[in-house]
Amino acid sequence: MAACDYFPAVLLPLVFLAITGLLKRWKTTSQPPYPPGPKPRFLMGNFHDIPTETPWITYAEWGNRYGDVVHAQVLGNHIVVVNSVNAAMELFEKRSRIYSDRPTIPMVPLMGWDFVLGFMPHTDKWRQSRRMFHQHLRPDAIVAYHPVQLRKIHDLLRGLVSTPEDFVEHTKTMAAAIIMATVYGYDIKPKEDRFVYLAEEGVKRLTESVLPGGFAVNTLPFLRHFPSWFPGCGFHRFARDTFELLDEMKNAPFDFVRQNMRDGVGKLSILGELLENNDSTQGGSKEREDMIKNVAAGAYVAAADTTAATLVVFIMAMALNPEVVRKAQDEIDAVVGFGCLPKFEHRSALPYSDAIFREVLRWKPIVPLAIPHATSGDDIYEGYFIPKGTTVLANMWAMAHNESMYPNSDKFNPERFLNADGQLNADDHILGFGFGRRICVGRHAANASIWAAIVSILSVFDIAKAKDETGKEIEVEVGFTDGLVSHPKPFKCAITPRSPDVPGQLMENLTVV
Ligand code: HEM
Repeated sequence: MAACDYFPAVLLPLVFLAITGLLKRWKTTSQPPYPPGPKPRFLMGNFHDIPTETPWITYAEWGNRYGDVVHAQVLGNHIVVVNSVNAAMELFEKRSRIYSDRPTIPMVPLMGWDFVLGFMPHTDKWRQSRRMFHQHLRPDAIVAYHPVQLRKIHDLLRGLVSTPEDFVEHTKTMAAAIIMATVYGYDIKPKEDRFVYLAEEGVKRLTESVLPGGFAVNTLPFLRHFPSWFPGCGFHRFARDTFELLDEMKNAPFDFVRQNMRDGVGKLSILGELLENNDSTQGGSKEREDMIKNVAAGAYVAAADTTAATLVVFIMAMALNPEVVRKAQDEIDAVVGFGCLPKFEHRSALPYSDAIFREVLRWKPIVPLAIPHATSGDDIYEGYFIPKGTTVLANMWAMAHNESMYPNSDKFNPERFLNADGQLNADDHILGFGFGRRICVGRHAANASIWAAIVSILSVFDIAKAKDETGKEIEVEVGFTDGLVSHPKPFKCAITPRSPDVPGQLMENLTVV
């Protein structure tokens, strides 16, 4: 959409902003200063300084110039970027009462996406929904899902045997299959699955519309009161269509589980358990049933894309680091045995593989700025004023690439998580899962799926750079997309079975868990 389309809708409010900006400035002269940051311009603030490409890198540079906590202002809205672990612990953990809200993104409720836990404000409804998630995703609860995770990972291995070049698609299918099976007890079809289509399309629309520049209404919220024929207000139609899509996305798998419960069939599933509990202890409360439906639908959004993107980062890192592949395979062969598949029971005896897992999430955190937090009250940090309603970004990329904590931080090096005796060191806080009360509630499930996929893939396959027709290695371009979830840009690599017997073995033995 051209910027001039917004013009009529933008002019009047800018005048309004100018007046309120002046009033605010007059009111705040007695307050402590905002944290340091790039100098704002009159009226537009730092509008032109906010990067649209790899913002986490620009914000890290701001961190080097201005300090761990950087302030910017866009059209009167405050943004604070937190660039160090210490500041993140102080604000998100110790002051979690203030730093656990989420900013309102106008397109989210307009499309009907506000049922998702990650976007909910810090309210009682969020607390109840989070409790439901936690009940089924805490470390002791997820053990029940290990067999399903392994089953879907073994499907991934089969996919890699038949069409290794489609590794990105296979990781996506695996991630979708695990979440659909655990949440709904539903086994997705290998291709063109309706439930997966609905969820993917919904997530795509969500990602498109929350990005800066996605829709004018996100920057100028009053536009939501303007009719859809008004220039710049085409978002109304997009929001209506998405609303209908989400309705089907929530209801179709829910009806599937309800029907299974009525027929007395179906497998262990998070939704099934939550509904059974609701029916038996809450008298089948409709309000709670709706909350359960929302929790289930929200899980896909948070789980599928993140898990798949992380596995592709792992494959990229392996293609670039053959010595890491070899070391991991030596460890797996010694503990599990060549030709056998690892299980969760082997994990404690495979520290090097666990170090790879930690390093994958450090090297490239795929949600580099976490989900934006917001302050629900005014605060003073080290003498600087952070007002209520500030959007607070945790720059996890900057933290994971802090040279004093992780020297030579661009290098993929699992050894940084090992002691001299080869055992895992104490650095087990995975920064990529965020902070405080809003820390990723699915992190234990993600940890299990990703670790198991890593060791399973390495036990069966070699991963290396691909070669062209002349036998020359094709370089792996290390690049990442922008957006809430940042995916590796397309690259080529060679994923080949370690032994000619493997494909046959895989086909025969893999379902045994
Ligand atoms: C590698 C995989 C994953 C990564 C890197 C990841 C990362 C994150 C991050 C950075 C946040 C925001 C934390 C913050 O605001 O400080 C988050 C929130 C969340 N994640 Fe994950 N996640 C992953 C997998 C999962 C899975 C498998 C699930 C569910 C089964 C899940 C469920 C959630 C939910 C529900 C939230 C919102 C929490 C809230 O706002 O209270 N995530 N995740």
